[in-house]
Amino acid sequence: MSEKNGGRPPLSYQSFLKLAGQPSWASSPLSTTISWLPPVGDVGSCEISKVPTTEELGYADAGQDELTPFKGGESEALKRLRESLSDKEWVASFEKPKGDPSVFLKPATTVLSPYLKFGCLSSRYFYQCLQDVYKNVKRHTSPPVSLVGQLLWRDFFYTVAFGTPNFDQMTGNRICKQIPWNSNDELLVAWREARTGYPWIDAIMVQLQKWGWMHHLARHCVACFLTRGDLFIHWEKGRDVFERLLIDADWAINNGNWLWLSCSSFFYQYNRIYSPISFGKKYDPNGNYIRHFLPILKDMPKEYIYEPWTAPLSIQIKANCIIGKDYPKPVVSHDSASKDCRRKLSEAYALNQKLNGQVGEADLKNLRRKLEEDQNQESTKRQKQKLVG
Ligand SMILES: Cc1cc2nc3c(=O)[nH]c(=O)nc-3n(C[C@H](O)[C@H](O)[C@H](O)COP(=O)(O)OP(=O)(O)OC[C@H]3O[C@@H](n4cnc5c(N)ncnc54)[C@H](O)[C@@H]3O)c2cc1C
Repeated sequence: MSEKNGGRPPLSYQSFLKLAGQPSWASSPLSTTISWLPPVGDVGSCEISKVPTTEELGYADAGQDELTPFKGGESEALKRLRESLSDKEWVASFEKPKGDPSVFLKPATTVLSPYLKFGCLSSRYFYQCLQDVYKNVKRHTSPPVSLVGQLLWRDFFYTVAFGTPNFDQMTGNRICKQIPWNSNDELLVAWREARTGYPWIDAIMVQLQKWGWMHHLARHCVACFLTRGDLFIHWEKGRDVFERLLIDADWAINNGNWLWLSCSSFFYQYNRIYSPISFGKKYDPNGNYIRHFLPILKDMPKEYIYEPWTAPLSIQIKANCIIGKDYPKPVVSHDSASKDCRRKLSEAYALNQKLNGQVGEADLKNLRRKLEEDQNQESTKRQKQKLVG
């Protein structure tokens, strides 16, 4: 594909679609029976070792009370595929990013990603089954929003990742904007361990820890919050957390989506920030998702469930949840943090443009210093205004 594009991978989904065309095998049905198994071949001096246990991989958590509801294996993958595709109307009208990220008992998307990642499900087979459904319905959605469109996003990220040196880092990655992200371990740990004080964000991070899977838009919210929305922490740090905890963790897709969500590549509208309060509320005003994954808030009245720090103390006592003791206060104020992030990104974008993408370590250091000075000046000004007022 890169050859068709002058040696470089296409950087937009639409140009990827144009170059990809239809798969050559699309019209010939794939066999679902295995006719032979490839021989193991010469393994040289390598020993074939045992499959390591989860403890050996460092994942054991004896205290975990809720495990992922998604069972592994090919039979489970095929069962899930059949169930997802049995509702032809649902398949035909599938439209992302529509869909409710807060629905967890029956998720709004297929949850086939872990099976694709581990090779329990063939993406070609999935594609062909979708084409079979489309043939039998009057109308269906199209890429990028359709289900086939989702599979093509996967291939889009594989193609760009393959053709981009240093795709998984900011430095030396020619498609990645150079941004002076902060490094703040305390905030990073609060995010990772679901202690940001924003119930919508924390509930998603608990779902990640317990289930290893969250809806696409939920991933958007927590990735935006960590990077360009609130905490201004490097996307590589968030990528590492996802890499370790997602059951569908996939090198190309994970890095690609973190580049996207942090406005480092592919998507550049950094003024569009997900609110950690109103976004989830739109889908789930009662906060059922929060109540499930953060049971400490289960008795908080719905008026306060997305902003429990605003609840009067009497309500907090009645709900058995004192903010600042049983559940944290917000680690940042969203209004001022998001404003600050926008300002920093605007300056970083201007620098990238001025230097034509050739931003070096020293340039980033200077910009970081300037941003800090501006921030100090701003807070001195605010303090003075307060004193005068
Ligand atoms: C920050 C962030 C990190 C992510 N990391 C991963 C990851 O490590 N592994 C992973 O598989 N997906 C990742 N995604 C993409 C997406 O969220 C998941 O693929 C999707 O939620 C999986 O659920 P599903 O199988 O029900 O998807 P469906 O909507 O049912 O889609 C079917 C399949 O299409 C593919 N797909 C869907 N959305 C995307 C997308 N945006 N990019 C690439 N392929 C897509 C997946 O293989 C998915 O299984 C990430 C998204 C974000 C925002």
